[in-house]
Amino acid sequence: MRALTEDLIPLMNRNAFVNDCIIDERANCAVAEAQKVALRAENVTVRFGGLNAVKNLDLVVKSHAVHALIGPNGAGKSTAVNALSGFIRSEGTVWVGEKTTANWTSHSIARAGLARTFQNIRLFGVMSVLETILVGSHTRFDGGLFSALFRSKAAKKQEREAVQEARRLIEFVGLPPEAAEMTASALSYGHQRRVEIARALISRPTVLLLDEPLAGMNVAEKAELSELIRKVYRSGVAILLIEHDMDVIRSLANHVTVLYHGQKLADGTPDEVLSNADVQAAYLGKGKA
Ligand SMILES: Nc1ncnc2c1ncn2[C@@H]1O[C@H](COP(=O)(O)OP(=O)(O)OP(=O)(O)O)[C@@H](O)[C@H]1O
Repeated sequence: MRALTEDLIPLMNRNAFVNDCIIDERANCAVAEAQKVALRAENVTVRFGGLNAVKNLDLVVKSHAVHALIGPNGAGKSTAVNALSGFIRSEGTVWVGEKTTANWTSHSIARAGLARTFQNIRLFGVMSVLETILVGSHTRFDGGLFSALFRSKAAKKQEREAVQEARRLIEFVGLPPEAAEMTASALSYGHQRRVEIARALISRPTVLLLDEPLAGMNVAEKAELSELIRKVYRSGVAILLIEHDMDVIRSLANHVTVLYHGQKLADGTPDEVLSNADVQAAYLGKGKA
């Protein structure tokens, strides 16, 4: 056995505070932070009549991850995301951070720190961009009936702060300031996607689920939105991303889970997963017959 030499002691000390994050050593605390789990699913199953759209799915999305969820059409990706975010009922257990959210409403899950966008953009045609983004802030506030009726000072202050934050987010997602007063549906497709992301971010999520945010975009638009996704991830929000474009996966994701017929087929780094023969056979249509 190796003797306990002086060069090993600092390493042991480091491990002690990487685990507990008790010493103010930013770099090491960042390591511990990155190991935290933002979202965990255990044994999640969704049935539509006789169809098992998702079967016994186990998934761990770490904090500070861009975690891609891939698989052929009909593999169960959107169903899985709908189950994790409480938009459809599922069996199994889901945690957002430390909170078990199984059978919670989508609103309560959003309050626990999970935000999402949809495969088909869901914006409100008649609302301005600012109003649309503010809709996402309601999960954060406990105004209640009293505030709504009498508009207490505290509620007015919250409203002012939310408007300021919405304007900051308009800038953060790369929209011009004048977009705030425009009707969301009058914006280009790419800009509508940005509004959706801003609406999700105003709830201050710890994890953001993006269901094919790049679908229907050309190469340049994809590159621009990928840059925004990277920016969101760098701001400390874990991302679970459904995406079909392998170049995007390679450039954005640091972890990939593959679904096939509702079940997990592979899980690992993009290189590990995309070179896996079973994945190539099932998803890319090459390799094993
Ligand atoms: N509401 C529903 N009722 C019945 N079956 C459904 C429903 N939603 C999805 N399905 C079925 O569940 C399976 C998984 O669909 P899902 O949309 O989750 O796949 P996906 O991997 O997201 O596909 P895509 O990449 O095409 O979006 C499919 O067979 C689909 O037809």
